[in-house]
Amino acid sequence: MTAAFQDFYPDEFSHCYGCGSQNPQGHHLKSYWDGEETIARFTPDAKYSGGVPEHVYGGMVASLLDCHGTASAAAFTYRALNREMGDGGDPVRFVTASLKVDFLKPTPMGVELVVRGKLRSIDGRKVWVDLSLTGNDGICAKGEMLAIRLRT
Ligand SMILES: CCCCCCCC(=O)SCCNC(=O)CCNC(=O)[C@H](O)C(C)(C)COP(=O)(O)OP(=O)(O)OC[C@H]1O[C@@H](n2cnc3c(N)ncnc32)[C@H](O)[C@@H]1OP(=O)(O)O
Repeated sequence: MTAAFQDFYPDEFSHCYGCGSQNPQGHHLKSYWDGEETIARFTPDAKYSGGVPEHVYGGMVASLLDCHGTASAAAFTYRALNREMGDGGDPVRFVTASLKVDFLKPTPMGVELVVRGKLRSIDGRKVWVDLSLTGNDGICAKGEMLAIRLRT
């Protein structure tokens, strides 16, 4: 089975509530390549409801974009450097500096959500990623992220 980007995070940096393997209560989001883009799939539990039980709350939507965005920034950077994740070199790690979310329509509960990331640009330690989250009836939210590579 293909490893997810987050599977290569060192354990000491894997406590993120959204995507850290070392956080037992977390969501354990997993991100992968899909051609030139990145993809993650996630079905929120019913407790993450918004104003009505049929919709996902906005914080969850932002959280999925957040974690998929930073993982994607790392993946895009590895690829730009002609490196493989887990190659034994300095780990490439990113945090979110800025995340803008546009909520286009309610995100449906009870279906698998698909999060996509597309590289906009890389400028030194700064990586801009365009994000989208799709439910069963089109795009529910779009995101724009600026991720910053941590100094090693
Ligand atoms: C490893 C796995 C982690 C999983 C992460 C999951 C996703 C997350 O939730 S991350 C948690 C939320 N994010 C954070 O807590 C980050 C908090 N912020 C910070 O730590 C710092 O501000 C940090 C690291 C982003 C930048 O600090 P620092 O490394 O000193 O860089 P700094 O020199 O200030 O900025 C670098 C560049 O980015 C730009 N920049 C920084 N922040 C912003 C911003 N909010 N908007 C626009 N530009 C910005 C700076 O202007 C600078 O640009 P330039 O190089 O052109 O001058």
